Amino acid sequence: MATLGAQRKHKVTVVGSGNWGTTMSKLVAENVKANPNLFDQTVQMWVYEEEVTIPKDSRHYDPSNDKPQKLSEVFNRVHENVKYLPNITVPSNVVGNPDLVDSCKDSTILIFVLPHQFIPRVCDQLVGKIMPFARAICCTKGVDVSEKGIRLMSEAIGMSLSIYCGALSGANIASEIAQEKYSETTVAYDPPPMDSRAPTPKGSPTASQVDLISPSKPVPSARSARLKALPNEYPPLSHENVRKLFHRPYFHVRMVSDVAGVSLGGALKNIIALAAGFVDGLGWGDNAKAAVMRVGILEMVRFGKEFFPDSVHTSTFTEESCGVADVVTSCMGGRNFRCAKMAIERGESIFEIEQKVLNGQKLQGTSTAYEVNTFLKSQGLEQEFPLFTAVYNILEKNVRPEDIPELIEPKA
Ligand SMILES: NC(=O)C1=CN([C@@H]2O[C@H](COP(=O)(O)OP(=O)(O)OC[C@H]3O[C@@H](n4cnc5c(N)ncnc54)[C@H](O)[C@@H]3O)[C@@H](O)[C@H]2O)C=CC1
Ligand SMILES: O=C(CO)COP(=O)(O)O
Repeated sequence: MATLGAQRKHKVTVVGSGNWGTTMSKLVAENVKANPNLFDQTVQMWVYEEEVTIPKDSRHYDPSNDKPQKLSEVFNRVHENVKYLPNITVPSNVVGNPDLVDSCKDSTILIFVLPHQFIPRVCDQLVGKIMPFARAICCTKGVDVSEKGIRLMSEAIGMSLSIYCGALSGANIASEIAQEKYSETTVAYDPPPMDSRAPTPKGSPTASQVDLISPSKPVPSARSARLKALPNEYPPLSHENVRKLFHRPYFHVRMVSDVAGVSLGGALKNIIALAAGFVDGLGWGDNAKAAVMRVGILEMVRFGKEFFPDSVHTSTFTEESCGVADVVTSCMGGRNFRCAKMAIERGESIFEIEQKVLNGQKLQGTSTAYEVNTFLKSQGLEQEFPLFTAVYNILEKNVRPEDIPELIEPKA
């Protein structure tokens, strides 16, 4: 067994404490307990600090102490995230830490679970402050678009911190997983060969050469930092051991190597879920929803093949949880779907609905629709992705949701 002889254990930090971040902390904490030979028994969870008032219907409500309190302090006292994941007990080996740098400083595994718009700033604060040989897994769903092009969030994290970053994504509505209802997920983890214990050979691949840049048309400028090999004292971060960190009896993990496919599935399905919400909000029924899902899946596959041609496998979208399966679950019960539907039904903007009903949780589909549109425009390819373009134009009020059938009809 490869872990024999390893004297040190992997320490894990979950960077984020929202609905999915807290759920991720719970399942990872259960797994570190189940694998004490591999993992340190404490899981750090970075909490973006805010003041919370414990609601009256919470089991933790105390009338003698109903003043606003720090979220991290409440979490560490009651082992429940009363704001973002109420009524779910998180194991006591999760420590909520409001100090980002302190929460990550000696961890070898960083699990990023933040809304994607916050990733760049958070990574900036961590540069030079983490273990140089740390590995990351990105559970965030989104893309990073700038004037230089488009990057996966895993690329944004990996390039910013000069570490390897894989991705976890699937048909994963957090509240169901927090209640330990069965679901599947996909973990893409494919570090370059130098991750073996041998000293880095001369001329071995750099982060940018191997997996931190999509060799696609829109190539971002990369820092060509050499990845640091994991020291011999740690158990290897093989597929087998990475799987042990995430797999639960109620959360089944399939390991793959296609980081781009897994990341893009998670990001682009959020745009499709908005379209599904728009047509459902019009009262058009399940056939209409299926139609936008079909067109959206085709655009997702096309996007991957067009812009990440050397890395994306089409089968990732069709065969793994992070593809069609995530489109299906997100278009049935996800927040993007529900808020888009409510926006049409109430005649309000989805941005207003997000503020009113999500209690601080964030939609990812709206900003992703804008980012993908900025990128498609820069490539002159808006017309090739009519559903993605329609969603952007609905958000911008340039077209109406009722126009969707005409807009996605193939042009002769
Ligand atoms: N909730 C779900 O069912 C799932 C979510 N995801 C993805 O996970 C990612 C994180 O989502 P959730 O954990 O659900 O978060 P959330 O939407 O429940 O909560 C928002 C989080 O952002 C934090 N935040 C607010 N302002 C911030 C700032 N300036 N800097 C840093 N953090 C700030 C809040 O404290 C909170 O933890 C998203 O990309 C989402 O698409 C993926 C699968 C399932
Ligand atoms: O990613 C998700 C399910 O897989 C959750 O989607 P929402 O952010 O739309 O709730």
